[in-house]
Amino acid sequence: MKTPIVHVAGLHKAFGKQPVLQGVNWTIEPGTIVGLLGRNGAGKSTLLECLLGLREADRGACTLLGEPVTALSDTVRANIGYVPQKSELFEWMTPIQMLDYFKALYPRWNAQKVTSLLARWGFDAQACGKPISKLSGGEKQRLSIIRALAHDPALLVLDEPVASLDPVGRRDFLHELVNDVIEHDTTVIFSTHILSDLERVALDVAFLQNGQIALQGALDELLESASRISGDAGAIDALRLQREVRRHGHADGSVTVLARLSAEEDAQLRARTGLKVDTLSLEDLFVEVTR
Ligand SMILES: Nc1ncnc2c1ncn2[C@@H]1O[C@H](COP(=O)(O)OP(=O)(O)OP(=O)(O)O)[C@@H](O)[C@H]1O
Repeated sequence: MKTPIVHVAGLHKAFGKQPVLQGVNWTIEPGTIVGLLGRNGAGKSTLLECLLGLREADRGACTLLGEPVTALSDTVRANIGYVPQKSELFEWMTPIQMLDYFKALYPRWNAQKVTSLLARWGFDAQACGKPISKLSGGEKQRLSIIRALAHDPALLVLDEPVASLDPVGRRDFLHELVNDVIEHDTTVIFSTHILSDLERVALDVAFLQNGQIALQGALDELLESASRISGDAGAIDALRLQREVRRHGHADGSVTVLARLSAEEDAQLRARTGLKVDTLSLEDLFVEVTR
């Protein structure tokens, strides 16, 4: 078995009295693209920061490429790329000066890739010569992504990387991401609210809800197996579903359950009277898991 590229066990983090992460367990295998989903304030940024060792957790353990995040070697550090939600670039430098600065820090800097990305992502001579403080939000985000991709990291963590990109920028970025995964076997974790983007690139998804990973798996398998079953409480209880994910009671005594079903189970339930079984889109799934 391959060493997981990310392994998080029992991670807890509170801000004052507000618990945010409440026992996150999460394992990510190399070479996958994982979309991290959750409502605003669910703790996605906090989780990404803790797993990268940028924020101290209260309890729990994280390893990256087999090393504890609290004691990473320089080799592992050089294999990680991160684009935070709000990039802190060196605003007084020009894009070229900033990239040159980082080039000196990374032994595996891919200058050819940087030149090609700058050209393709609209950084002409004029944009390359401006102080970063004068770039637009989307241009800064692109620059931050170029910086994170430049050293061909084995693990790339992106916190809402496309929030300020226009549709063309988003398409170019997603294309680059997929290429990188194919060419360099990069593992990518990215949080986003744009579900259509996720459906285009993510192989796996993980939902963060109530401080834990409430549901994770291969996106196509989840979409194939997740169903919403509604009926009266007695009828739902009698089903004894093996892979129930969420359950909600309603004022009229009826119950809705989100469960993963095999094709056989799905057919059996659909044949019963008094039950309503719905197939879910990714958006429906998001609503049901994070309700
Ligand atoms: N430094 C901090 N001090 C106090 N509370 C914080 C801090 N950082 C985050 N929080 C709180 O922790 C919770 C989780 O925040 P976080 O930014 O991790 O959520 P998120 O899922 O990334 O949200 P979004 O989708 O809106 O970006 C929020 O309620 C937030 O207010």
